[in-house]
Amino acid sequence: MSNKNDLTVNKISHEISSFAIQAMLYEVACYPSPGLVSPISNGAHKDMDFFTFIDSTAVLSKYLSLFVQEGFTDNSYKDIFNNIRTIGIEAEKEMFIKTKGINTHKGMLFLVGVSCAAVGKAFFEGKNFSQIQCIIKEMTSGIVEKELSSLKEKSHLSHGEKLYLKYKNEGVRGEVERGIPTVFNYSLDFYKQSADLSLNDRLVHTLIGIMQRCNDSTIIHRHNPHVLEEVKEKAKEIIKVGGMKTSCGRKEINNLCEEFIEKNISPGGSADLLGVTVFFYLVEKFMNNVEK
Ligand SMILES: CC(C)(COP(=O)(O)OP(=O)(O)OC[C@H]1O[C@@H](n2cnc3c(N)ncnc32)[C@H](O)[C@@H]1O)[C@@H](O)C(=O)NCCC(=O)NCCS
Ligand SMILES: Nc1ncnc2c1ncn2[C@@H]1O[C@H](COP(=O)(O)OP(=O)(O)OP(=O)(O)O)[C@@H](O)[C@H]1O
Repeated sequence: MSNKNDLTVNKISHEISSFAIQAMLYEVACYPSPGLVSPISNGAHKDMDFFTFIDSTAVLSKYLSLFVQEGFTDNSYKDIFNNIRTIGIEAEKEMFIKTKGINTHKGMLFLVGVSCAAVGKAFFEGKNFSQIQCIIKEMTSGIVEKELSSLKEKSHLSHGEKLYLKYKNEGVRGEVERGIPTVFNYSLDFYKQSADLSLNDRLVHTLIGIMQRCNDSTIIHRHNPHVLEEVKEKAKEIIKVGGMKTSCGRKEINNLCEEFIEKNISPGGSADLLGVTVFFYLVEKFMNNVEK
């Protein structure tokens, strides 16, 4: 049991970043995960496998404690976000070098980077777990307007930027600016309520739960908003018949794995949010155990 007084910035940054690494590995390790890379399938991805994600996690691990440390300062929320953006862009460059140009964790890095920094700031300010979502909102307020509203002049557009121009889909930036509501207002409790399942099944069950709600730009950029709505409906049907808690639900999930490979559908955004769900589950337990 840690005592709040002996939690130095290094102790906190190592502890919290270790939860982020654990969460990233859990996400890619669970299966069956429709359309996604896992130890038994490359899903709807021809350019990466389970070890690409291990490699990517390994190279990103050193940046995660830097995100926490940047949060554990008396810098303003906005300055912290700008500083971690710079760190994140360096991290993203190293990820692409390690993966030979393959996008394994772009979304995850952004989500986890902001989350790690917000947890560092919560510790610095002596705030509790319930105040972390507000810190995230304050750190990222205005990023959709600032980053996506003046795209016309930009030459090379990312998937997310193109989708904003075409469909006004706010992607991962919108999710973060709203304080990652899919996690704080839904999947964290959903994950806690699935404690009766094995760890692997709990992760898959929560992934399907998230797929009901995630406005996933990974699905839209490969297809269109109609396919995204179909994915959400399918996830709702599977959860309605019990998901990983029933044989019928498990059968449906296995069928969806085949369907997603055939149709080249990958719920990468939901996978990222699954990782963030596990991260905050571990952080909340840690913060509740820290003696006040
Ligand atoms: C903000 C970033 C990630 C946006 O990239 P891009 O324009 O390609 O966004 P896009 O919307 O396509 O999403 C990127 C990835 O996020 C995930 N994602 C997509 N939609 C969602 C969603 N609704 N919810 C959560 N994750 C999502 C997917 O895995 C997707 O591949 C990028 O521009 C960036 O700034 N990266 C480097 C900075 C960084 O990582 N910093 C870390 C701390 S801030
Ligand atoms: N287990 C996983 N398997 C596949 N993708 C994942 C997984 N976990 C998270 N993701 C996310 O999904 C995204 C990968 O999806 P995708 O390959 O479609 O993106 P892309 O490389 O930008 O587009 P494309 O490969 O279609 O040109 C990454 O940003 C990553 O964050």
